[in-house]
Amino acid sequence: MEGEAMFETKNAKPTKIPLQLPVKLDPSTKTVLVVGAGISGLRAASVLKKHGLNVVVLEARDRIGGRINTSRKEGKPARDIGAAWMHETSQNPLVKLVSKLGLKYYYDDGTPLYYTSEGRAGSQFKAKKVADEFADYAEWFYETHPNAQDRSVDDFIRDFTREHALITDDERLWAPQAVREIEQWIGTSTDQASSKYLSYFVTERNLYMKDGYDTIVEWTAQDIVNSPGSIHLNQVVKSINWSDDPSAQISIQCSNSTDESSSKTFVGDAIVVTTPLGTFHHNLVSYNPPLPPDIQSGIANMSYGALGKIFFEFSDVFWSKDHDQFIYYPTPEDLSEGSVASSDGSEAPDSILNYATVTVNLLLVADSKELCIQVVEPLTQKVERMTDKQELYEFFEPLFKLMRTEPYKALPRVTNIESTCWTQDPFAGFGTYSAEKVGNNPHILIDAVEGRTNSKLQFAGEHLTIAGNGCVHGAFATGEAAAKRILNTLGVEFNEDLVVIG
Ligand SMILES: Cc1cc2nc3c(=O)[nH]c(=O)nc-3n(C[C@H](O)[C@H](O)[C@H](O)COP(=O)(O)OP(=O)(O)OC[C@H]3O[C@@H](n4cnc5c(N)ncnc54)[C@H](O)[C@@H]3O)c2cc1C
Repeated sequence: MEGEAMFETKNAKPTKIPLQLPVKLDPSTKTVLVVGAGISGLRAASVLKKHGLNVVVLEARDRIGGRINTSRKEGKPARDIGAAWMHETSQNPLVKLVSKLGLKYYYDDGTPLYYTSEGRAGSQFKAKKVADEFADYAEWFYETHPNAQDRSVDDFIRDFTREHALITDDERLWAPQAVREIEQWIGTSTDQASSKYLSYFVTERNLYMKDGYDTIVEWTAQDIVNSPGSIHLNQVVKSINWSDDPSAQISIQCSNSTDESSSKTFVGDAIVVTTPLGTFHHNLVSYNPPLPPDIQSGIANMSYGALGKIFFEFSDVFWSKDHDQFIYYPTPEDLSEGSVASSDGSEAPDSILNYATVTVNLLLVADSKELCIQVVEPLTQKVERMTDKQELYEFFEPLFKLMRTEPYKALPRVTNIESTCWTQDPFAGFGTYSAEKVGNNPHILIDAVEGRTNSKLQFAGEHLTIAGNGCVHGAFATGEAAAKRILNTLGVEFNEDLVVIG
């Protein structure tokens, strides 16, 4: 009976008169452009597709997945050059996919082994407990003093340890080094990181994706890749003409990454932009009209970090087989003798032992005779510029020497080296993920984006969430949220049942 009313007239049979109900939008008449085929773009596209809209995904690279990139070589375990772990596993909805898809995993939450330049410091490093206590204090401090000025983690922990009456001198010296373990998670150094927005991963468990993270990309992308014409690879979006006028169309100009001279224009009714934060900082895409002021201000108030990974495969295992991770803390400045000047006045060459590193034992984690060393900016940029494998090996060799369980033995042969190059990559925004540095305020951008409930220009990506920020599951959630805002703008009802994960 929907759309009809019954009227009775005297001595007459009831007559059917059509009611003037609002015309329901046919979703298949609408096209949404999605810029970027990373996890957020793919999730946005999939949600929109499941609601019946046409979706056109434009991706600059020749592959999907963005900052999820699994390197697969015959006979070798999957190696994740980008994201490798599911974080916040107790709340992370993507964890459901691990059992649903029957994926192999490893919780690498065993006690790490700690090292200093003096050698193995064992698995008890009391200064680390002081660092943990500092993180707890910093969280409490900004909760109870919300207007207090932001300070770098480095500055704040030095004051904290100076004023702490109940710790030893050694702990006072080493706690600022121990706190640097978090650099690997936040993607930036503690002398730049904000203590106000410090994300300190003390209690959460992390799940390593042994089968490769691209399994999650494939699951997310299945509707899109199975729909001919929905994904266009090698399309570098250069400019976006947008308008919130309901009758206006949105158009974007792309150049082909394999042939700069060839360009294409794509047209749609709405758009979701998912390019990394760093692409905005470098103005790699132009907007006409320019981005709204609140978005511009939000972008200026957020920073971008750089985590690098270097994989070294050896002919034999020379490191401890009992620990998931090896954490190296450089000597505190107060103890180091400073840079040694040579007789010609030049400084001694930089050494890996001047930096905090977290090395993942891929023997336990991925059944491979490999170590994955993780570094952060500014070291990431330096290492990612090293193209010569011999140079790379020599730079990291002092760390390997420290990690030997039998220090008198020569190191075994290196059989393979692979290094990341995110900081050289414009499509990654010359970095890896968003990071809160001193003085930043992530809420400006997030509030501006979430407030666009009725706009044809939407944004998604790891930088647009507080929960899961910088992570795959955070990016995934922002893709879904952007799709919901598009549905709202176009007048299509969101149906939760269409998009369940588990
Ligand atoms: C080294 C490294 C380690 C990480 N480790 C983890 C981890 O262990 N766990 C975790 O949860 N997260 C991790 N992350 C973060 C995680 O990978 C990201 O948060 C997430 O993948 C980001 O997804 P996204 O969709 O926001 O962006 P992206 O994946 O970057 O997608 C954006 C897409 O836009 C495309 N693009 C860019 N510019 C243009 C253009 N002009 N035109 C068209 N397309 C364009 C890009 O090619 C890309 O495909 C890591 C990241 C890196 C780099």
